[in-house]
Amino acid sequence: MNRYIDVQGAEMVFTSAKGRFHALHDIHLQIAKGEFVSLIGHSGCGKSTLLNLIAGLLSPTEGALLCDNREIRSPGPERAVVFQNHSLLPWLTCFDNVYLAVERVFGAKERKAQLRERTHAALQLVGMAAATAKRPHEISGGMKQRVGIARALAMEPKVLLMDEPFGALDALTRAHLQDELLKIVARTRSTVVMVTHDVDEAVLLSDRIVMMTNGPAATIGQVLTVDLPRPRDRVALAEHPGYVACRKQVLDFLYTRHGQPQALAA
Ligand SMILES: Nc1ncnc2c1ncn2[C@@H]1O[C@H](COP(=O)(O)OP(=O)(O)OP(=O)(O)O)[C@@H](O)[C@H]1O
Repeated sequence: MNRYIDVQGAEMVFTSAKGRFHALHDIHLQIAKGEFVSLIGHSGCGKSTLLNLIAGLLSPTEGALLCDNREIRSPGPERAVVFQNHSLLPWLTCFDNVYLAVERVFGAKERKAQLRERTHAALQLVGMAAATAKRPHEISGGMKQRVGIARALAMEPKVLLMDEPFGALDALTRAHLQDELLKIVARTRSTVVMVTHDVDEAVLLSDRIVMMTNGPAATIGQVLTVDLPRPRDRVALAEHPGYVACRKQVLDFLYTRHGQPQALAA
């Protein structure tokens, strides 16, 4: 397998006024170009920490992380992040929110007309062409999240990093955006790493599901390959024996073998 993203023995120890906290231990993970990988585990196990290490927003205490054979030392436009709460700038229109990111990445070598074209194309890709002139407070949560995804995609990142991108949305909007994401990723062939709590979301979208043990010193407990044909259709899959089997394996890992930590279960 090619090692497009290569996490080599990463450890993460946070040091704060309260003391030291060993969040991640001995994380080894290789992700191939074009792969869709989900990180799943109970709350507080370190999923976001691992994603932030790949984003370059955090540096590991030990070990190394590589993207395309280069060490990840800081955030970079080749690794765009989509957060749970869209993080759009409230005073800018949807268009300008995306344009700002496009300008940062391509502004030095492209004309304004090309930058505008890229911005329009990204908004079109997520079905938001009609809302370009609206500000974030004028659109729904699902629409804001789409603009956040458009902003990330417009940067043409090599890797799309998503931290519970649909976590704050109602079930129907969530299902709709998952379907859209499936289509977009099929078109762009992006490499995606997504944090989720949702077992069905993980099985529907992923090529592999990385299951994390509970912390402290959380590590990768099991990696499941989701060998289901694409394109995937949520209704058809619901009764697919392979889908049911994958779902069962993840549920078994999360609730039988690595139950919710006591402090959270109480
Ligand atoms: N900056 C920090 N300083 C100290 N501890 C931290 C810091 N960031 C995260 N932690 C701790 O590291 C552990 C992992 O946190 P992280 O946010 O990665 O978990 P998570 O699996 O993404 O959780 P959730 O699913 O609830 O979002 C938690 O116990 C958290 O309290």
